[in-house]
Amino acid sequence: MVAETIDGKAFAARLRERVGEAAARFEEKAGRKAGLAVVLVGEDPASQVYVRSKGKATLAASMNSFEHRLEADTSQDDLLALVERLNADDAVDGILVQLPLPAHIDAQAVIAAIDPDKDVDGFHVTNAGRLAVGQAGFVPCTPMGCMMLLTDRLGDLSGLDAVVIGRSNIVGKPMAQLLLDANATVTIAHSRTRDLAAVVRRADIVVAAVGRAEMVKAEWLKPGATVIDVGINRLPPADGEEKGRLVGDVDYGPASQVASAITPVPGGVGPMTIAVLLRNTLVAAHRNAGLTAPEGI
Ligand SMILES: NC(=O)C1=CN([C@@H]2O[C@H](COP(=O)(O)OP(=O)(O)OC[C@H]3O[C@@H](n4cnc5c(N)ncnc54)[C@H](OP(=O)(O)O)[C@@H]3O)[C@@H](O)[C@H]2O)C=CC1
Ligand SMILES: Nc1nc(=O)c2c([nH]1)NC[C@@H]1CN(c3ccc(C(=O)N[C@@H](CCC(=O)O)C(=O)O)cc3)C=[N+]21
Ligand SMILES: [Mg+2]
Repeated sequence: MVAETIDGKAFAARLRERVGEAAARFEEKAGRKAGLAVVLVGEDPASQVYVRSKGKATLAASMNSFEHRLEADTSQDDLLALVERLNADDAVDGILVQLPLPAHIDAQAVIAAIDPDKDVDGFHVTNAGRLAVGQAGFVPCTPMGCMMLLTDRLGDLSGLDAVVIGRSNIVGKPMAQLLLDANATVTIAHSRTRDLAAVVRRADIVVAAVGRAEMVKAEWLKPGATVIDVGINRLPPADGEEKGRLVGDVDYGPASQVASAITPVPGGVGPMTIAVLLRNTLVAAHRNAGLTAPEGI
């Protein structure tokens, strides 16, 4: 079998297009653009790439992008003060504080300071709680993007066996929650899981969110499985390369001979994350302006 490639980049481009059109209608009704504030602390080069591409996508979708780049030695108090200013700023509908933060800053305290109704990342405990009990709130962008790709590909997920590898608050746990809400039978695997290969072998759906390059092997997969690779790992540069290749958590080449569909890295989940972020920001903007958010975006 040769798997179909799930083209997250193209799917995300269509989603951004719809969000951009809805953002233009929002601007007409509200008399202002929707706005996303992105806060980056320190000089982590990978983070800077994300921030830049988020900024570009935001502008292209007819929204304002407010970028705040702070020195790596910024104090937690100064960062909290900035978050408070952004909470109070009516031009700011969504706030994203790029993670990871430097070690001297308590990331949980910073996330807790964000107004839950501007928390377009869906990381605040209020939004995590809303997701856990089935109330409307902001859902983390990466798992939401994965769900869109899965339902587009598979339709109804009812009764399917899904294995999520990884249990972080930003990817694995909310991913498992969304799959459960879609009536999949969900297993969450992690670093203490015994015989990961056997656990993965049961799965109709595999979501890998580990952060280990090409860890998930083709032999682990049930033939015909649908594989969503969240991992973004930079390999060490090979001879003649300036920087190493970007690879996922799944050993893509061999896995694509066993799976029926698989997301590539790059071009899979990553672009979906940004598109959902813009969608969440537009929903936040409607709420902040007292308007009803449009259906179907
Ligand atoms: N495409 C995108 O938009 C995004 C991509 N990412 C990428 O996704 C990956 C995961 O991110 P994130 O969730 O933040 O990472 P974390 O490091 O927070 O979590 C990794 C998880 O993987 C588990 N794990 C580690 N080693 C193993 C192993 N050998 N076997 C099984 N499980 C293991 C850990 O288990 P334990 O809990 O026991 O430690 C943990 O639960 C990274 O590559 C990241 O760059 C992240 C966000 C967005
Ligand atoms: N508060 C917060 N929210 C996040 O959502 C968040 C974060 N912090 N910290 C870092 C991770 C990672 N992340 C990515 C988003 C898009 C791509 C993406 O678009 N990747 C492209 C390739 C990019 C490239 O070539 O470098 C792709 O996979 O095709 C990747 C990774 C969001 N994260
Ligand atoms: Mg996210």
